[in-house]
Amino acid sequence: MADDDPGVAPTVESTAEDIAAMRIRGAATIADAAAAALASQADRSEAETPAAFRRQLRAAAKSLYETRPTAVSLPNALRYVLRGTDGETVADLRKSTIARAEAFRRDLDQAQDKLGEIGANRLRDGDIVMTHCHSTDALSCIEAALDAGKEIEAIVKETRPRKQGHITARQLRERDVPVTLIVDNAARRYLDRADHVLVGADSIAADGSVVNKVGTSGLAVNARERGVPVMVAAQTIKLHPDTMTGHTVEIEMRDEREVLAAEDDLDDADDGLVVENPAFDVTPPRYVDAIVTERGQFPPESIVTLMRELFGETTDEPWEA
Ligand SMILES: O=P(O)(O)OC[C@H]1O[C@H](OP(=O)(O)O)[C@H](O)[C@@H]1O
Repeated sequence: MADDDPGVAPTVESTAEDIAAMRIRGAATIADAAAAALASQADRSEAETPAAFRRQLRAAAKSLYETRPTAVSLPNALRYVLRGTDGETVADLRKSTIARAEAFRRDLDQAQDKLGEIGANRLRDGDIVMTHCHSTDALSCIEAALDAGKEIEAIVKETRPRKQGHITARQLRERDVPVTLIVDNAARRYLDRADHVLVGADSIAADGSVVNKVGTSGLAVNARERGVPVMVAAQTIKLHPDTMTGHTVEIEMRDEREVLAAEDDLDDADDGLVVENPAFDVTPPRYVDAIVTERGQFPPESIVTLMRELFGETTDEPWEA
């Protein structure tokens, strides 16, 4: 293989494409897929020297990193795997990378189960939960409550533009949860019936701000006004270490075609029309009652203590080395 050939495995390229196109989506699922892709890169690498192996692995990580900017679980997963790549020979590097990726994926599953058990403690028998978008961490809380024999109902916001609330509705119905699906604009009206708002997160900043699917912040403000507690289910891979040193979280802007379907009157008939499609927004910590992680539940303002413990004060970007 030529020296300037990055040698990125086709499976990594297809995973990167699937993440960018949101065929693979959801912060935890993206992290899992990224770790699996690095393992496959290690497995299929034809590098003949340790230096070439590492170079290819970094190139693979970089191509995955550049797919979506907001969910920090992606760089956190890449960092975790790359830091565990160790050895003096290609065979040892391959082995350690695959083992590290497998450990990451195993921990991810266990963390979600543990988080679910902790979050379920906040849900009482008979509670009605309002959800936004589709979050496997949030669903884990409801599933653990159901497993504990509690009856839970759900009011599921559709979540424009991609209507990912429909995935939540379907998965809850598979567990026989009574579900009321509503359009986003009906949320404030239905808050009067809800005992909790339960959402996931794509990133959590050091000040306890929650970056999640656009619409979360408005929902949280309305919930506060209605006296409904807001619970955020987020494994610790959603904690954004760069925010400890003042970096902000980039909000992904997606294609206008997600907003304007081809059959819409507005379509592209008007060349001057501006359509903006931010995928996420930021909910200030004062509107969040608890962040539930696999390490326990935290008031948002104290999450920085956990971040320091887990990440130290600094981070790096090993794929740029
Ligand atoms: O990790 P889990 O809890 O599954 O998902 C966390 C968050 O990821 C999703 O983003 P997107 O659909 O990838 O844009 C949603 O915003 C969801 O709340």
